[in-house]
Amino acid sequence: MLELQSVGKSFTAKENVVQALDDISFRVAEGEVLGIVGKSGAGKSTLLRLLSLHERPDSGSIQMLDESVDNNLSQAKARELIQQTAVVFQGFSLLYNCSVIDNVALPLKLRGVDRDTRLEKAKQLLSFVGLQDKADSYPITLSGGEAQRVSIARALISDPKIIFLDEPTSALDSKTMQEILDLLKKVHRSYRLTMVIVSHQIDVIRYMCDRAVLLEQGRLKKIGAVNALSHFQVDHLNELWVDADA
Ligand SMILES: Nc1ncnc2c1ncn2[C@@H]1O[C@H](COP(=O)(O)OP(=O)(O)OP(=O)(O)O)[C@@H](O)[C@H]1O
Repeated sequence: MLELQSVGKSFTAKENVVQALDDISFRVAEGEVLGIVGKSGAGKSTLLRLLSLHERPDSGSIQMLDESVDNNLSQAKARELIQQTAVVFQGFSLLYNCSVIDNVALPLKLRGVDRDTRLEKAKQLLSFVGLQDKADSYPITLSGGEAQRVSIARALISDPKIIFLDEPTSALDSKTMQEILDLLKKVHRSYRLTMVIVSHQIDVIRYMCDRAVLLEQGRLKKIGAVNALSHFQVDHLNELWVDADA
């Protein structure tokens, strides 16, 4: 489904080179829910941008849905791959001048799907995420949890095979966080998607994921089953994570 081989990525800022990721290799199986954890600056978001094809690695290779993602990948092929994925962000990324239903339908609009078809599908998805009554509301009137439900519905509308989630609950209080996690579990159960979740909240990773990758200063420190994570503090994660099969 998704495989990285010795992936590296660096950035140059004010003449300093930052090695954001170095020699990262792992595989995500079809239908798996994989977590990415690590302290601030460990390289989690960079890794998610590479996996979601929003950036290319400097070195190594990425294999996605049986395609090699490298600098020879045509724009058209890259677009085709990106269209089989979706990203859910911490900040929801909704268009504030569009109604909720138009936000959900947007990916289909961008693909030229006719209005009736896309609104019908958006309506079904709003019902799936429990927001059927909010179709004509505007994002400004939504709570954080509702806004995240809208962005999850929007992610699902193009029938992606993989969903990438970047800190999907860190802007939410604990009750709302649990509701969103339960919705994401329902998404996984209903759609049998592959999911990759970046979070600094270890309890989120434990609740959602089969396995997790621990990054430390751009390197893959560990990969293993989340039931081998015995505590919730990311600061001590490395010491607390019992070695598990990769
Ligand atoms: N566009 C960029 N230009 C320069 N440096 C960057 C860029 N993107 C990331 N970095 C650097 O790469 C490193 C990894 O950043 P990244 O955002 O991936 O970490 P993170 O684990 O997601 O952190 P956080 O949890 O704080 O979001 C950091 O040192 C960061 O400053």
